[in-house]
Amino acid sequence: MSTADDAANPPPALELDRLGKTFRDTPAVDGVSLSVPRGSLTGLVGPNGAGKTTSLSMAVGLLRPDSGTARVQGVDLWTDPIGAKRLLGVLPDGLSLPERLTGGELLDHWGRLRGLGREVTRERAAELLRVLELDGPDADGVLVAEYSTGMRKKIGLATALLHAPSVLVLDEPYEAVDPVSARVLTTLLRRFTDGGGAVVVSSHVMALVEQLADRVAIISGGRVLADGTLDEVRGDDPALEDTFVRLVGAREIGEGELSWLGN
Ligand SMILES: Nc1ncnc2c1ncn2[C@@H]1O[C@H](COP(=O)(O)OP(=O)(O)OP(=O)(O)O)[C@@H](O)[C@H]1O
Repeated sequence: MSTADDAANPPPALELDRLGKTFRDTPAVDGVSLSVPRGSLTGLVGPNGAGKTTSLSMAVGLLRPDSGTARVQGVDLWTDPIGAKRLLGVLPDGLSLPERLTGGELLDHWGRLRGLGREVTRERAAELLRVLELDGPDADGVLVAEYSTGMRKKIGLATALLHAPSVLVLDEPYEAVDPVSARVLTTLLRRFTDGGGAVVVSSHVMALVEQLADRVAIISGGRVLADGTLDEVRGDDPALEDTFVRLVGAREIGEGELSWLGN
């Protein structure tokens, strides 16, 4: 039951509480807690194999955690998955798409799955395809199977946005996307957060996170090493990359290593 107190203090957009997941006796995610405020964009960064995708998969209900909880605007993902997923727009890692459809057909199909009316779906799909530049001569009537890597990413984003979610969780949304489309995506995400929506974006590109995010979480070895506003996490470091390397540890190539290269 909601109370006046709930209305004054609405729950965070996304709240992960001590999420844990072990694969073959090795913890991939080891007690990840994260609170994502409404109207904010959080950048999730970490080295390869840090547990970002596993954490995000549990955060959006694609992977069942061994322990811990995930809540979207206070709605628990595992006790009320339909209610929670209605609020979520997700771009997962390694998205699989129906390959024998065109982008337009895919969005039409997706809209129906999401329970949107035919007309609303058609209008939103046309707008998304136009904004994401998937309606030009190179894309019109082209099957998803024939899409380039960047086009696949963009149609995946369109599916994440179609039902007008409140919280976006995007795994590497800028990967393989050209600079013009990247700018469009940034504008779109800014508009989304300005309107009160919350976004979590994982990325390996520190400069992008610095430019885009107002909050950052650094994750390594399945744990959150730092989390807060960009300024809080960076502290006295000149750039986020310095904080990242300081916390995660640098890896140098030794004198004798790879000496067979370039001879
Ligand atoms: N399905 C799985 N089965 C076994 N191990 C897995 C599985 N998924 C992930 N892992 C392991 O869990 C750890 C975390 O992987 P995860 O994909 O979450 O990392 P990541 O931070 O997203 O990495 P990257 O930046 O390389 O995408 C890795 O050691 C990985 O090998």
